[in-house]
Amino acid sequence: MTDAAGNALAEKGLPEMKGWLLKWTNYIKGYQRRWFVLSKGVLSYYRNQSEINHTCRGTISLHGALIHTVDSCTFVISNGGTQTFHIKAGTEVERQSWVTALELAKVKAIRAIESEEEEEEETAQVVPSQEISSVVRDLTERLENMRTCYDLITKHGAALQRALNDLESNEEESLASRTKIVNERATLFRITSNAMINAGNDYLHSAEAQGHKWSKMLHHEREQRQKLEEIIEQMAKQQSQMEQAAVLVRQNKPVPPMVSSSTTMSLNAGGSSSNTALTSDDEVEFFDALEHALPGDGTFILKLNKRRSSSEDQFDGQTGSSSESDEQKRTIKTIQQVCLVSAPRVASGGGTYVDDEDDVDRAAQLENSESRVSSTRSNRPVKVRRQRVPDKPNYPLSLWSIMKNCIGKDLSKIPMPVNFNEPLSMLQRLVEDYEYSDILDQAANCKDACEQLAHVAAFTVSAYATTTNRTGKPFNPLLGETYECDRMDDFGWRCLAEQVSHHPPVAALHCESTKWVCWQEFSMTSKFRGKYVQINPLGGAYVHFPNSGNRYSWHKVTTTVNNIIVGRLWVDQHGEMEIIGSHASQGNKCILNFIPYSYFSREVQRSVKGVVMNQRNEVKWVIRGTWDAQIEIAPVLKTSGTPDSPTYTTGEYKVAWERRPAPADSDKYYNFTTLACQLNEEEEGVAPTDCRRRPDQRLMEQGNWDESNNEKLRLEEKQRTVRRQRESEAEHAASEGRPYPAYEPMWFKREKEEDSENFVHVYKNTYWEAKEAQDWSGCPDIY
Ligand SMILES: CC(C)CCC[C@@H](C)[C@H]1CC[C@H]2[C@@H]3CC=C4C[C@@H](O)CC[C@]4(C)[C@H]3CC[C@]12C
Repeated sequence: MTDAAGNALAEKGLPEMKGWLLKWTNYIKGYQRRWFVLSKGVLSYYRNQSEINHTCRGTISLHGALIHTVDSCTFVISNGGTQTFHIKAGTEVERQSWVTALELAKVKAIRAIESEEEEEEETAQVVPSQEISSVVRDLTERLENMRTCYDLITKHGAALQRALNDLESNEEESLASRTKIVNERATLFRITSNAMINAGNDYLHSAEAQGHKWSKMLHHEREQRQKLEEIIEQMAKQQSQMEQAAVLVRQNKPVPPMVSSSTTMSLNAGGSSSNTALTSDDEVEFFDALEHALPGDGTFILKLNKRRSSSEDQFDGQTGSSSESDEQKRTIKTIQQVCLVSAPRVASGGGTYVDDEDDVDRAAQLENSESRVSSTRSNRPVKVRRQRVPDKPNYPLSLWSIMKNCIGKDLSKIPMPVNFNEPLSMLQRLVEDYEYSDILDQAANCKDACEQLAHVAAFTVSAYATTTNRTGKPFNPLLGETYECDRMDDFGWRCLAEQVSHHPPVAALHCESTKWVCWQEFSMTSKFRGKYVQINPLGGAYVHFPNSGNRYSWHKVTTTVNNIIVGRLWVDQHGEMEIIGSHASQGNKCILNFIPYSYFSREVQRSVKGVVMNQRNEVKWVIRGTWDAQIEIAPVLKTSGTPDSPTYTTGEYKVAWERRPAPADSDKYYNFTTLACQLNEEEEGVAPTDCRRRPDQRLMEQGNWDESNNEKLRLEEKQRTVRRQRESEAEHAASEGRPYPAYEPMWFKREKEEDSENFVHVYKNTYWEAKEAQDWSGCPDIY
């Protein structure tokens, strides 16, 4: 937040507070005493008071912060993703007064920012204030002149009146002198009247001139804006033509097979995903390497940037504002290592993979998605589900026309009609991550933890398959909205999701099967940059295998939606994903790189490459493929070469994930998979907050977009009213020093993760029992 905005917030009466508190640093240093300052809607801390003016050690903006009390003296504040402070106060009273002040600051910060946004919109069309004041001054002066004239006219008018009366009645003076007085006064009256007319004309002229000037300026500005819009559109069109031309050029010159089977990988895990893009340097190196080193037998090069262990920096990747983590970042060593991975044609037979008897036959699975249904899953009969949703109606509307006034904004702040939606809520969309849950079933059977991790990697990649041609925007869930998806009968898992926070919007999800449990927290930031929207997902995803006790966590990569202005919308996935083992699989990790789409690269597009490493940082498995089609994995059989430039010889690659073909005609219904079609199918007995009951979404699915748009506005307004109510209650309570209970989700509870200072929403394990009993007491009324 800028200083100016900060000051504006301070003026709006934000609470201020400072004092010593204990802040958790890490397991070596434990709690450390820090000087905390709450000011201008931001909580900052320093080593001591003398640092205040120069060295801030970390900050959290209260707008969108989550505040939680842990025990009588401890509380945690986080911004929902990148920053978490674990804080201990001296006494319970002290803790409460901090929590109260922070809650109050949060409410005010949200309100201040919202009203700023409104003001911004209002003032956007207004002229510079200096000009206005000079115009106003000028007009006031002229008005003042008119008033003076009026006073004089009244005065002279009265005098003339008196003189006229005297003309008739006053016999004392001669008629001649009386007439003279009348004449004199009449002249004065005429003069002042003339002056009045002149002043009036002056006023009119200058008002007219100003009005003319303003309308000319307005016209000019409008023209300018239109021109800029045209230029942007033109540029977008040219770029898309160039891109198409580039593709053609590539097709005219067929790429030699040796080159196409070779790939470069840049695993520069610098923390932020933006630096994973292939630079021209990378490409130069790539072609050099080809000439000098490649035997041309399915060999590929990995470029690894070796650095400190990833678990240490897991949570400071995007902090930016904390100088403590900046210090740490500087210590990252980036030693580059070029490794050759070669796959001999002869199968190695070195794997430890065990096939499970009740695993589904892959080939059959591909032919018919229905054959995924396995009778051994549960003793319940398999439910008959619908195979498709109604076709998407064709009501054309230009996306650019809606979005062009919102460049730079967060996607969630752009009011969009349902015309650009798909008939699913984000909660349902997240459940599609489990479309290829059979990979997890296989992973659960792996005896070797590194091999298991390679399968988990294939699973995380499979979640992106649906994004290839799905460009509809899922509905933003309302606070308290839930979604249950019970696929025990056919896929062997059931899942519950809930929108657990509104500021920032966070969804929590829990999915259980007999062999694994998955959970995730999902939130995102997004920026609309004109030609494209970039989406940065926040929150962790986890899988736990109860049999082995192995657990893995990862973060999602960046999604970009391109061609907002012109052409077909298309989605790209890019960035680095680290899958980190914990508990029984502590120390193992997998690094996956989603390589950004490039029209000027000769490589396979949408490719994903990675390696699995064991506790000793030895590369054990290699992963390759694309996120829209398939992932192959191979074990490393032999490591040779020098430590700085090792060569890994791999065994045969096996397919760990292959995408199922899209159902016929799915292009008519939002490019949904069969699973996607079934997500919003009406079902008896689900919670009253379940997305399936959301009226706007249902209307949209049925093609009644006008009614759906109306309902959407109504629901959003209803949610806003409830939120305002809560905010004013919180404020009231805070001003009286009373604690005000934070919003509590229905089916999840925020808890500290074991072995970390992170907080996650943990499933309370009460949903399915409540469903059994049809006891929905406590569910909010959100529709
Ligand atoms: C209409 C335009 C302007 C915007 C449309 C944006 C849509 C296509 C974007 C917005 C948020 C995106 C989602 C963000 C996060 C995830 C989780 C991941 O595990 C699978 C992909 C998935 C589910 C993305 C799919 C594409 C997505 C739904």
